[in-house]
Amino acid sequence: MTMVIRKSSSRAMTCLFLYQLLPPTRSHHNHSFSIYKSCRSLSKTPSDFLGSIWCPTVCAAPTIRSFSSKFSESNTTARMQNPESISYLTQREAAEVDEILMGPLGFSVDQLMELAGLSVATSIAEVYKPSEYSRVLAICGPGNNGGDGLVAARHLHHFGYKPSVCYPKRTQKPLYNGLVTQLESLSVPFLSVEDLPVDLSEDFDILVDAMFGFSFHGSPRPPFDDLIQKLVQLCNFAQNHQKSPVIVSVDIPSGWHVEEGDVSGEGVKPDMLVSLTAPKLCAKRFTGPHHFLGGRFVPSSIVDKFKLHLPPYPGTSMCVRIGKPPQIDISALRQNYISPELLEEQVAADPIDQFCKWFDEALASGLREPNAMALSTVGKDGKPQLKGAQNYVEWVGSFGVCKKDKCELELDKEIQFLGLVQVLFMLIDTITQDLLVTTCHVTFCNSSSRIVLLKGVDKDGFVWYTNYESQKAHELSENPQASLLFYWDGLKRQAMLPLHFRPGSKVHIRLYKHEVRVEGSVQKVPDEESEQYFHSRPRGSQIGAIASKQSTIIPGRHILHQTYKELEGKYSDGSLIPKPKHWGGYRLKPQLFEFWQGQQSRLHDRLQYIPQEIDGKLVWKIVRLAP
Ligand SMILES: NC(=O)C1=CN([C@@H]2O[C@H](COP(=O)(O)OP(=O)(O)OC[C@H]3O[C@@H](n4cnc5c(N)ncnc54)[C@H](OP(=O)(O)O)[C@@H]3O)[C@@H](O)[C@H]2O)[C@@H](O)CC1
Ligand SMILES: [K+]
Repeated sequence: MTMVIRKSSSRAMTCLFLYQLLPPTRSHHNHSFSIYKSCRSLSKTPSDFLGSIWCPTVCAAPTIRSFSSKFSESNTTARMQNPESISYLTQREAAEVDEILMGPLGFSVDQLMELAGLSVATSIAEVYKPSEYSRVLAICGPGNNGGDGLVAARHLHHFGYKPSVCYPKRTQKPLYNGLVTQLESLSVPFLSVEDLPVDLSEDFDILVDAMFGFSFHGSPRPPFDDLIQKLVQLCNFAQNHQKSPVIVSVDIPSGWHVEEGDVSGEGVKPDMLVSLTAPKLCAKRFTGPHHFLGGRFVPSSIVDKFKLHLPPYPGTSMCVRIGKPPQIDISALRQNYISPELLEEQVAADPIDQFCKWFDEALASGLREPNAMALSTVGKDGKPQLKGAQNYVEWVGSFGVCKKDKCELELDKEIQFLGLVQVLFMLIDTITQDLLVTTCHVTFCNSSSRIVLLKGVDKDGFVWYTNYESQKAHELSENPQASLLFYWDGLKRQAMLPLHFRPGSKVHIRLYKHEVRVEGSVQKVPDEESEQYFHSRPRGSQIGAIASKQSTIIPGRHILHQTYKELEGKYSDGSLIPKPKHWGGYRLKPQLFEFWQGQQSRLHDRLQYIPQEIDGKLVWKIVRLAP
């Protein structure tokens, strides 16, 4: 086996990460590997490196992907939009849109403000989770921009944040008085400028800048000049400190020229800008990570009149992202789990009972589709090792030399496998060019995985239904061993109530995470069982099962619709839809269970159930694995 790698110019030892998906052949001599990533030069001994080999970031290196924002954004609510292709309004146009909306188009200011404030709150919630960014200060100005801030504060309260409001120049109009009363009735604190701490970074996680919008002109007058300066100082503070509050500007970063932007270069630099109705020209100068558009009320007459190009709002969302979400390194994503310990003596003796207990908890936590499970299968050449062994082998050796501009690694054994090979690292003495240590991690992965839905579980095993001509069915016919994986994140567990629990006292809810892996052999369920389940499904799903020749290549989606429509017509009289022969269930008979529970500092619980026969009876032995 030959490994071709790029040579480092460093004279110290070099650690390299490589990987390659081997082509599906059975002969494995002289395969070449391509480099995935080379990391910085290191001058440690080989054993130092071996000590760190199983670090998860190292293992994850070949599959690094980019994820968006400070937390991953919910499904489709914030789509990427190209900022080049959208419209920006002048100050005059913004005011004109305002006049038309509230004149001939019949809107009231209250309505627009409510929708604008809701958009601001939902944009914030898209990016900054209340669990991390709960303490919000909305600084509200004297005009409608300030009104948007008051509305946003109310919605944020209902979303689970803890807002406070600084509203130094109150407008004495029924609309604004009403907004203040609403917040007061929710016990949202109002802070005067004097009440504000000198350093806002101590007390707040999010600062909503709702001082001025598109009617701002000239230079800010007191007290807003000082308030804007507080935000500017925070931007400077943020450059030198890890954690500082984020600034969210409503429509215009306050103090910026509505068209020219931050002319002096010394103004507020918000992390998020929520443009309302349509972005104003100054938004072109916004360089922060999160630009959203809100105010989902623009009718087509306005769009046509002002030739607006605005991104479409996804689904029922009140906001849409403009531009790409910032990219972060997946290896930096880290979550600390806190759960009560999972102890051997507390779990059920029978793993099916334990599974059902956790499944019920997942259901009670309101998780969507807790019956969704990853089903992994292998073809006939796969060699999955059941009974506790993981589905990979590892070998470490000292072999090979580094030649001129490539390194060759001779493996001393013939290996028969198909799948993924990761070379976790190799050490090269760049003076002698010797390969000192190479560690490879081989996954027998002509396996394939997909999500299926669990449709039944009992002492006989786990049942799901599918197409008997699909890839998984093909693999199961060649090799009936399979693995199921359940992943239940965000389970809620309530603390025990104290003996003398008084209504109104607090109950702390903890979030935790479970995984269950089940391995075993798979058989088709009896046809009558499949038949019975097939007819219990909605008629649409029954027709869908006939229409789709699963895993075959089709020329386009229209074929599915066409076939579906034909079948729908055929069975429109309500007659029995016959179950296709190629559709039915499988049952996995468990041979191994692993219950995993996330714990702090990665000291997770892992309990395995291994079947043993004692006096002719099946007994499950429970063992604990190091995390
Ligand atoms: N489609 C839409 O149109 C929608 C608009 N919406 C929202 O309305 C916003 C526009 O609101 P707006 O017109 O009330 O003006 P805004 O910018 O809040 O401030 C005006 C106040 O600031 C004052 N002020 C001005 N300059 C100042 C200075 N240098 N220093 C100190 N004060 C200064 C000014 O006082 P004046 O100078 O007039 O005495 C006045 O009191 C818009 O950006 C968006 O957020 C959404 O709610 C719904 C849909
Ligand atoms: K603003």
